[in-house]
Amino acid sequence: MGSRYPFDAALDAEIDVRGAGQELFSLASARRPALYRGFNGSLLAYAMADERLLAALFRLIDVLPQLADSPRIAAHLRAYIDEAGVSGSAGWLLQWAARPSLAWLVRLQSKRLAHHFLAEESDAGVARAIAQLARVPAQVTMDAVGEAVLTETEADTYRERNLRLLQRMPRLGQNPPHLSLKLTALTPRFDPLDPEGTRRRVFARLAPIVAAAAASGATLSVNMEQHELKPLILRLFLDMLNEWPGHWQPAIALQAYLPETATDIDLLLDCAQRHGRRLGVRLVKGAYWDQECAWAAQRHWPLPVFHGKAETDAQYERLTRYLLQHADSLHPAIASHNLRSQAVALACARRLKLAPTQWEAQMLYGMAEPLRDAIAASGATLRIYVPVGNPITGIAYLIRRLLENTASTSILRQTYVEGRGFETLMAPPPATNSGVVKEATAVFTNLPLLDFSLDNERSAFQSALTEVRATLPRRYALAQPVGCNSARNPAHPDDVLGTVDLAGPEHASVAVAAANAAFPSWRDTPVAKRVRLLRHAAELMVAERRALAALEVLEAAKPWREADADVAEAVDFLRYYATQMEQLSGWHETVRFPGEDNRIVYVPRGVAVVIAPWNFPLAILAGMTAAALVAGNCVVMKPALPGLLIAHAFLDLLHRAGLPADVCRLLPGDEAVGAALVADARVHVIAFTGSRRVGLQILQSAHTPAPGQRHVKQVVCEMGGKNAIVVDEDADLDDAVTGILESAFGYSGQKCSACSRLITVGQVHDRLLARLVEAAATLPWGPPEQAEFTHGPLINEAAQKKALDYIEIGKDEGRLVWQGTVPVQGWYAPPTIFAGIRPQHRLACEEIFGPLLAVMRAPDFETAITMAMDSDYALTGGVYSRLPAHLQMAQESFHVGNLYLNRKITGARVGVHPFGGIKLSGTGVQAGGADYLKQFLWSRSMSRNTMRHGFIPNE
Ligand SMILES: NC(=O)c1ccc[n+]([C@@H]2O[C@H](COP(=O)([O-])OP(=O)(O)OC[C@H]3O[C@@H](n4cnc5c(N)ncnc54)[C@H](O)[C@@H]3O)[C@@H](O)[C@H]2O)c1
Ligand SMILES: N[C@@H](CCC=O)C(=O)O
Repeated sequence: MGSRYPFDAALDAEIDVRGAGQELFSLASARRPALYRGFNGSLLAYAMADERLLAALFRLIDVLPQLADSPRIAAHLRAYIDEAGVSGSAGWLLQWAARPSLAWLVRLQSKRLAHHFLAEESDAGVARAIAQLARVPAQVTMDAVGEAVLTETEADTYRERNLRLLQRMPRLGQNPPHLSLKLTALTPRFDPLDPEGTRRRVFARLAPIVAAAAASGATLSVNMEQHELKPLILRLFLDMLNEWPGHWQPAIALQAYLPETATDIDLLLDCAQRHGRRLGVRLVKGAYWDQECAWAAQRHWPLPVFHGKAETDAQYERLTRYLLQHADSLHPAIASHNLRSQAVALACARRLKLAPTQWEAQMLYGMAEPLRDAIAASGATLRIYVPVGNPITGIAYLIRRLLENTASTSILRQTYVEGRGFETLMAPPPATNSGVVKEATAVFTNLPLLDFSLDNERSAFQSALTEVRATLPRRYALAQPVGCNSARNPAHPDDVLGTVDLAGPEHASVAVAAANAAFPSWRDTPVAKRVRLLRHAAELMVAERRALAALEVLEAAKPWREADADVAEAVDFLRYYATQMEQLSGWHETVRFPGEDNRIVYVPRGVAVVIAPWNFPLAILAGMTAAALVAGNCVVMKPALPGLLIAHAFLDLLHRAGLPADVCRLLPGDEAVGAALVADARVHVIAFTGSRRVGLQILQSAHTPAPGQRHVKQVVCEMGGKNAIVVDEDADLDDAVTGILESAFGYSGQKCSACSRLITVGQVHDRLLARLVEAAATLPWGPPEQAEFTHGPLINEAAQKKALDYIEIGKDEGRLVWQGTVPVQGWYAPPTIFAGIRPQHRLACEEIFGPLLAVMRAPDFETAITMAMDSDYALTGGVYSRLPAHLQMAQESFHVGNLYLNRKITGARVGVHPFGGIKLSGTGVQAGGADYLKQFLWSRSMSRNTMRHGFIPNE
């Protein structure tokens, strides 16, 4: 477990635990919790018998607060029931209930359900909860629950709600008050990449809360959230102790499902001893298990939680004993609804002869009341965690509680629904301690992104920036150059990072000749060797990933996360295409055909020209180049002018990996060089990614045979986008706002996948826009070299001018609803949102490639999809909706290369989301997908007659 302190296993014998368990069980098993009784009880019992019905119920509860009227409620209910495929009498009954005239009943019932777990946020509501709990008797801690905090106003509201609770509680007999706080709700920008800034922002709102708490001696108990945020939450908690030594009582929640929690307890113990202050520790099992598992799997990060519930339960018992053993320095709050967990705490506390003031049991409002009463009767101090809010803002909380009550692994369900007996409920969890999940072995997995929540990762990246700076300015010379390009830092244009000599069309001819000469030997190099070489290059790239990303921060103005993602994507391309080539190599049988041996083989085409854009300066260049090379073609790379230092770093890496110099050459030059390469008769493949204008020119030129050309050139062509996100009336706005902002303003809108049109359906327009605008105002714009700036300048002066021109056009065409502020120095354009844009407007049709968002209105969902499709481009598209029929309609009719439902529309990952557009966005075979590599190969088939005089040997 990594803790310095040994656990005293003899603190309570199993016999004591069983004794305490028996005492609680005999009181608690006599009746059922209120949730499982009455109409709600029958409904839940019904739902628990059928997982699909349960899921349908959760989905309805999730969306209900967004549904404005009865027909919509009925439509959603019907859709969820249909999708769940509930049949028989239950299906019939539910279909009957899913009618507008009964929508009031649905609302009423879910309100009742909500109030079962939440106290209403009014004097009367809070008083009712306190009075009800006083009869138990139990103390309370109150928690202002709500939706995600995305705006400063929402964070202000959260602060005010907490201040009101601190005033309200003593008046209602809770003196001193006890409050549970979510630090992430005190700022819309809680970012581990910016710990200092986050601290400033959180502390600014925390100061009055702590002052009010100190005035009444209140406890402020900090909630723990997802694992990625834990280091920062813990650090802020410790900082709170230094900053405000006054008379408030500090406490924090720790999660037993994290294997490292014992070490965190040690940290708190040290701190308590240093400050001479008892610190509260609320020990929970952990509420985000599914999410942690999914996130870890998606990012290929180590699983931060125990794999099995039994391991969590076992660690919970160990940590309970550990905390109680240190009740002189810490104030343990054992928060669980599990009979055995509470019995362990009770037995251990008794063995240690702890007074009821030295520790407490905690439970949630509305949960397991019989056990609650039994604990109160045992003489232990009991505190009930009371969420305060309304059913709309508290929906996420409500869903978590319902899950906890209904999951098949839920101890509440097992105890009160399935009626498991004492022996089962008290069985000790197996004391395994692996905490490790074996990952499924996949042929290809994405390179995990860096975890910037870790101190060492941030400082390693900072060091890489310093080291890369020390190598600047770089100089790349060329014999008889036609010019010279200065690489400048877009955030500080006077900062020259290097100079690169430029090639002209004559150099293009020489480069193609050299590649052509190198082709036979590269073509005949065994596939296994080419694959090995690419994999070696990927390894070098991984080893140097921070330096490469740091160079992108400086040269391409990529914020840290974006720079890291670009390098990781480049590594992915190298590995993915290497794997694909292994699968394609050799002769493959086509279809069994008696009397014939029919096979197909893929062979390299010849010289490939790779023409790349600047906006993913490593990933796109490396992706196209890797595909061409591993397939056996020789390559002439022609990157865009911005990004030449990165292109040179890539070339250097390929050569260090062992690639012969003439197999891959770099030609730094402008469009004349690109055009010369495309027109060269000796070129077989042109892999282009860039604008539509250039892409179409290339297609035309490449398909016009040059003198002496005896083959058709293959053109792989990825072009621009004018991507739309449609937001339906029932969309989850917490998700939609976050996804739209990431898609529209990530890398300052300079992604072909970026969202530049937002289409709102029906009545959602004003609500969404109000929140979007306020949330947009929280994004920090500044030099990406400083980690806290997640948004930076545009790539160059021309891009800046283009964006500024479109802002003027937007002012004529629509209504400017919001504009952010950006630094004066550097090639910035202010992020801007226009409303009132119509389909014929330039803002709705033209690719801008900057931080501009055009908002359009559609009366209904179908029209919204039609509007989204009304574009020459069809690259990415997104829909936020919770109506299955609408999601289905989008899936079938929203024809774009990459459709994203209920998530952002940028950030495709190699292999997972094959990427590329249709219509005038591209030639339609997606990068990072199974079909891509074949574009760099000819396929040849061979058919051999195997019949000899009626005899077929070896068939
Ligand atoms: N679909 C995708 O996967 C994808 C990915 C990234 C960028 N893009 C698009 O790229 C554009 C932004 O990149 P950009 O500004 O570098 O694009 P661009 O079209 O201006 O330039 C792309 C490359 O083409 C070269 N080039 C320019 N004129 C040429 C010509 N006549 N013949 C041959 N080569 C020529 C450039 O020097 C550069 O290397 C946007 O439109 C964006 O949507 C598309
Ligand atoms: N593949 C990238 C976009 C590349 C274009 O610029 C994404 O999915 O966001």
